[in-house]
Amino acid sequence: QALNDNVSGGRSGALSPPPVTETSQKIDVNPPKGTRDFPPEEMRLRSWLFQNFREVSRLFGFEEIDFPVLESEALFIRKAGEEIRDQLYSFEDRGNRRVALRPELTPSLARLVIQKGKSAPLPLKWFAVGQCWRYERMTRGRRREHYQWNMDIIGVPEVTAEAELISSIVTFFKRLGITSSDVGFKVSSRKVLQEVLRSYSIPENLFGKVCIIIDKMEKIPMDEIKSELKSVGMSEKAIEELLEVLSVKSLSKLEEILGTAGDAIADLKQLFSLADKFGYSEWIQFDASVVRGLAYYTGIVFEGFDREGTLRAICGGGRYDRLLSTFGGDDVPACGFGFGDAVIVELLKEKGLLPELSPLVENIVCSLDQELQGAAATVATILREKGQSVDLVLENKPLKWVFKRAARINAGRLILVGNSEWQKGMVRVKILATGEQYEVKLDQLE
Ligand SMILES: OCc1cccc(Br)n1
Repeated sequence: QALNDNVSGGRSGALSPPPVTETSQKIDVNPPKGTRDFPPEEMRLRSWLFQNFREVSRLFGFEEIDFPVLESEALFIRKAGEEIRDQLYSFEDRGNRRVALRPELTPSLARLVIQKGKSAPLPLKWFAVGQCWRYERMTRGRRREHYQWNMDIIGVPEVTAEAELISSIVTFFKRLGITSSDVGFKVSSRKVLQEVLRSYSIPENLFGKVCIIIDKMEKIPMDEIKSELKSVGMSEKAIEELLEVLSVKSLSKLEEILGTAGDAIADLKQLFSLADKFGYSEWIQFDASVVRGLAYYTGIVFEGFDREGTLRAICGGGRYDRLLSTFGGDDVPACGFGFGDAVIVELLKEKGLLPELSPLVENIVCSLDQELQGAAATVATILREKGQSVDLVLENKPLKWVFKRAARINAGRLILVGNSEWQKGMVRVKILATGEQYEVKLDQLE
């Protein structure tokens, strides 16, 4: 109960309870716009999803990390015109600091890697599951928060790192019963863009901006894309060639256009070869139009999509070799992905793959009269110390009520503490699935 410092009477230091109004104005019991509550049923699904995130991370030898949901705003201020910047949930705190609710996890990870420095020997394989925020005008009724699973490999320049990350997501999909007929990964490399821009001597510092504009293809009309590209200084010819390259869907065609000199082709060829070795070739396809909407990607980028094309991207990631150095850290190669908790649930619903998750408690314990309430507590404690879950009935309730509650919480056994049994140091056990019941000595209850 927060101490109320604007007390009636006005004497400093004297505290009196806040005046109780006659008719309290009912508060809005819904969560803030764009956010969700997780009552038990929804929480069981979320916990199941997160348990799968964590199990796959464990299978791949990743260590879990976490950081504050509140970060310095400076971590997310990039000048490439990203949507994530426009929707930053930021404010000035009481210490006049500019802070923000994180819109993604990667900058926090980069901050932590730099902070740890040599005390965290490379390579690092870290994962996190955390809530991310954006302040979006509710016109589109979209969410303002979601939970993201992130896996990142820090300190590995080779494409084996990206191949490993995609393998972890394939493993996750397979665990949930999702197949390569349901989803796929569009894979490309920002080095493709870079090589085209270089051939038109577009300055490097415009690279991020161009990527963000390209990422808006399919979301805004093509002539707007072209005018935005013109506004950052690209010629008509450069724009035409860039858009032609971005329409390429095969590596061999791309090789014809770019030649074999640059890294883009080599990286992508290596990735597809590794995909074969990992056993997920049928899950990935080259698609030059994939750039992703974050400015800091520098190499391979990928995104998971549903083949029916009804949903937004399921997940996405890529290489970001420059991010740490832009925060003043050493030049450390890095790659990672983000996997949101919302689109995947829509996909599972569509595929009929949502799990049946009912509440489960092994025992419900109740006393049959008031003076045995203490005895019931003793029985509950004995069972709990044996590692058994117990719902202890905390009030004197009729048996009909107890049976109803037992069914609702899906209890396995009903333990009845009654006078005649208790006098003999016994309790009555009823197996609720079969109806079988028996008396048992307390010290033999298990
Ligand atoms: O995927 C972008 C994003 C970031 C924060 C919150 C939400 Br909802 N969505």
